[in-house]
Amino acid sequence: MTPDTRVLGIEGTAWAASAAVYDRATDTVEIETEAYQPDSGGIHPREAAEHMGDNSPDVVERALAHARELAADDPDCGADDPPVDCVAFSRGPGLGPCLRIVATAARAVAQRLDVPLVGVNHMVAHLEIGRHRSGFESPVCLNASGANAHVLAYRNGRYRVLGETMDTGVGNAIDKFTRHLDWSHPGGPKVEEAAEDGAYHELPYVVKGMDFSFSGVMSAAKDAVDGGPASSASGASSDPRSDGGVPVEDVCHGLQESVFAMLTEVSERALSLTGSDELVLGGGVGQNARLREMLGEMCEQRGADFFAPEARFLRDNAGMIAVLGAKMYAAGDTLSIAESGIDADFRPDQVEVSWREDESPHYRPDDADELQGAEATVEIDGDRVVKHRRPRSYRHPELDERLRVERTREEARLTAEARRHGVPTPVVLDVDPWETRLVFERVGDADLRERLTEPNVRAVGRHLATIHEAGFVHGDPTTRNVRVSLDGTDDDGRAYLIDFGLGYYTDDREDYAMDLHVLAQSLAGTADDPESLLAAAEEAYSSVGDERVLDTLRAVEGRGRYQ
Ligand SMILES: C[C@@H](O)[C@H](NC(=O)OP(=O)(O)OC[C@H]1O[C@@H](n2cnc3c(N)ncnc32)[C@H](O)[C@@H]1O)C(=O)O
Ligand SMILES: Nc1ncnc2c1ncn2[C@@H]1O[C@H](COP(=O)(O)OP(=O)(O)OP(=O)(O)O)[C@@H](O)[C@H]1O
Ligand SMILES: [Fe+2]
Repeated sequence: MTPDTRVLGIEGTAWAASAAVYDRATDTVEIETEAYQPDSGGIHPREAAEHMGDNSPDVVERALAHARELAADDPDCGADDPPVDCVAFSRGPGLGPCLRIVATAARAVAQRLDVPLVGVNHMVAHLEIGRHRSGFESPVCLNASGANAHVLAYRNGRYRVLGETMDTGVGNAIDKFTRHLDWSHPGGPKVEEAAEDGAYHELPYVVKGMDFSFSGVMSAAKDAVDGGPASSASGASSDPRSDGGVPVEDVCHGLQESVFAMLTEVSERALSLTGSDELVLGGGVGQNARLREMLGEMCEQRGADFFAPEARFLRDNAGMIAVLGAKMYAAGDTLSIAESGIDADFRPDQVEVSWREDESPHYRPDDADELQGAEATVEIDGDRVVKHRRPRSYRHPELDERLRVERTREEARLTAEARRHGVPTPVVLDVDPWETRLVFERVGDADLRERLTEPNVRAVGRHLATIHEAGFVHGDPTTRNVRVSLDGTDDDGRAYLIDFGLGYYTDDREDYAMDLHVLAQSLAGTADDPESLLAAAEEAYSSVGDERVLDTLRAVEGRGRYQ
């Protein structure tokens, strides 16, 4: 890239008709945005598209005016040269009618200026802007936006989705709740404000490995304000009003505590799995101060660095499109007009990352005597390990205590239960749920992520099938939660399953499929050839268990690919 590269970015996936100019020489970004505000309800795709049509030309001209000013001061830019070197636009994901209008505008400007087009994935732009502004090398990225919620990490040329929502995006979930209250769109900032005056009200908390879902929390929140069934069943800590409903500020407070603690927990799991000590936040919900506070506190506790860009780069904006566009342009990653179609379902892990060196991951070597997992400290004491779930101060103390006690109890119970069914697990030597402390036999020589062989992965497939046949799930079968031997001669692949804290009894095939989905995501995050390893695990699974679970897995994965 020549140092004086200037890029015009254009964004319009949902609500922000936005254009920006990025000036690489000074590393500055000028953003021009016109926001669409629905009169009632949520975003109407047709109205949003009209908004793009009405406002895109104007924001583009305003951004180009900035570009011309910069060009005028640039001695390398002649009077007849275009004021920008390329035009970058959001190709997706987003609302189809909006994307089409914005792509048409981008093509027209690129042709008029006679410069190349760059097609940017909006979700990758949300995370790259944080990486760019922080200067972090290889962070874990949490995207908390309206239509999405992902935890991602870069590996082998792609951003891998380590965890994501199993239903709606986080902002949309909050906005749906506020529509129920008849509050105007967007609801996120209003919930944040109301929560400040509220007391904690307990709501469901749903984390499966590094995936999570919001539907249960949201329906319980609606029931709570309405005085419906969940408000009394959940052990509500605030007094229901005389009309039966929990005060709305309390529900907002509880909602933020549950939802943001879920996002913080999965971010911590991703840090633990990848061995990274850097986290960046992206997306409109990142404007929420409580979410940033929890993430910052979690990172501080585990000695990681946290970065959130300023608000103008968190919410949808063309600045992030221009900045990533500049990196793609420098890598020669441009599009012809014929190739420049939009993709409303464009996933971040579909993007072939052209602009990053292929850094290999470097796991922080685990300290021999004390290991820091995602939620516990594990001390090695000869042939025993002592696992202690430390309080996580970012979580509300009531929620924190409940989770730690429940998980400790379940871990002891299911570790022993799996063993009874012939699955290698450590012997449980002692358990103290109230102290959230467990003592296990020490097993294996290394975590599976350090020895990702087919026999080992096949063993995991068989063991998961065995526990599913026995009626329970592991809940978090990642490559860090399997211990293997290092002698490598064992064709059977003796693999011990550990860390059953997220396990539970269930006869729902979908829960079994989720175990395999968590395994698949963690393979994607830690293996060089995740596909062949996963195929081996699935084959071994079907040799022991119910093949229909694999069909359900395809359905679950399809559902993860929401817009
Ligand atoms: C595909 C694309 O169009 C989409 N964009 C998007 O959702 O806009 P974004 O600007 O990233 O996020 C908007 C969401 O961010 C929420 N939000 C804004 N301020 C908030 C706050 N202070 N607290 C919580 N949520 C907030 C809004 O309620 C809304 O749901 C996406 O990135 O998923
Ligand atoms: N019984 C055991 N024998 C040998 N090593 C163990 C044992 N239990 C735990 N470890 C080691 O400690 C690490 C963390 O343990 P564990 O997964 O139980 O804790 P955690 O905090 O829940 O971690 P995470 O959520 O990251 O999986 C494991 O990855 C493993 O290396
Ligand atoms: Fe967005």
